Amino acid sequence: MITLENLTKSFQQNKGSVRALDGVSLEIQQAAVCGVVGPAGAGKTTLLRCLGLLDRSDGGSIRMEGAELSGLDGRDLRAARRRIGVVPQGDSLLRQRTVAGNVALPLESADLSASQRRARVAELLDLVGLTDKAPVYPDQLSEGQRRRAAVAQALATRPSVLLADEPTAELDPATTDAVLTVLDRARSELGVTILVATEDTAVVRRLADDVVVLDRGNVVEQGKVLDLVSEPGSRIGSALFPAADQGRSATQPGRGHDVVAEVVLTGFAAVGALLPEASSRFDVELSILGGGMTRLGDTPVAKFSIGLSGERSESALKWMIDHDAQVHRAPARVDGVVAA
Ligand SMILES: Nc1ncnc2c1ncn2[C@@H]1O[C@H](COP(=O)(O)OP(=O)(O)OP(=O)(O)O)[C@@H](O)[C@H]1O
Repeated sequence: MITLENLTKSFQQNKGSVRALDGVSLEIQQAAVCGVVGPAGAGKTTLLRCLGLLDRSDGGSIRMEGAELSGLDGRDLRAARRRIGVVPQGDSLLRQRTVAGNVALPLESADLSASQRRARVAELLDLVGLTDKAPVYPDQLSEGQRRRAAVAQALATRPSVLLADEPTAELDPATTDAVLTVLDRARSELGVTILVATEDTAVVRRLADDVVVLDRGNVVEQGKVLDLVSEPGSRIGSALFPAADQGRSATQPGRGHDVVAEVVLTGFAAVGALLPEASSRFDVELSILGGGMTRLGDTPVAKFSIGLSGERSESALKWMIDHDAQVHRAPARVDGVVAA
């Protein structure tokens, strides 16, 4: 587990001091993927650089499996850095080295024989699907292949944590998918804990168990992605469901509906069957007023605004809640007007 407590970091700029991290506290479980999201300048890169022990924080604590890492120096710092792989933003491979040579780079100071080193590089190239590119130079690779090679390099020392800074920035969807597949494999096959800084909600949707939203150096939201999607007012929850948001006006009670609510359904069975079953079981008319479906990792999730009409509408809603639907009622209606 990684625990950050009250991490602070400021930079001096011409216009004065900028607080890039303003007391960031987080907990990330072993082998989880945590998306670090937020607008440009929010502090994502600074957070990853401090956690990767590439920059020193001004204050606060970084603990990994109980051991304090902030404030380390010399040999201890170098040893701690080997436990944390970093995929920096943009191009990080050396042009004059082959792909295999780049992946082997972090192993040069490791206590490994030449054959152990070759075996490690081969294993990592296999993991990222670049075995046939071992003798090739970075300029001969596509952008997506270069990013995957950078992931292999970051995993060379068998770190328990991998930090990836905007690994899919400016990639097309198919290439993004290939890079995310590699990160997912690193988590599932190597048990690596991953923090991925991104402005791309597709990365969170596809990969993240947890998410942290940063804004001007502050954590403004954090939690499990599956919990945040059903939390009213969650910024990341809304960002993951653009379709549901477009239907938001439809969550206001409309004429002819006895009950209007926003319902979040998780899992194949719920998404496929819960609404029609509630409707038939309680003999209520159920209209979908807005919303949409998405996939979070392998889990289908739907967020719908629904209107229910019929005497047993309240019972139908209660039954949905009893069957693990997350339900948020629209404000009560007063003479056809939404109450404040
Ligand atoms: N080396 C530095 N020197 C001065 N200011 C810096 C430095 N690094 C970051 N900052 C400032 O710290 C703040 C946070 O920057 P950071 O790069 O961590 O944000 P970010 O969320 O990663 O944004 P981006 O997506 O643009 O990289 C910004 O105001 C930035 O200008």
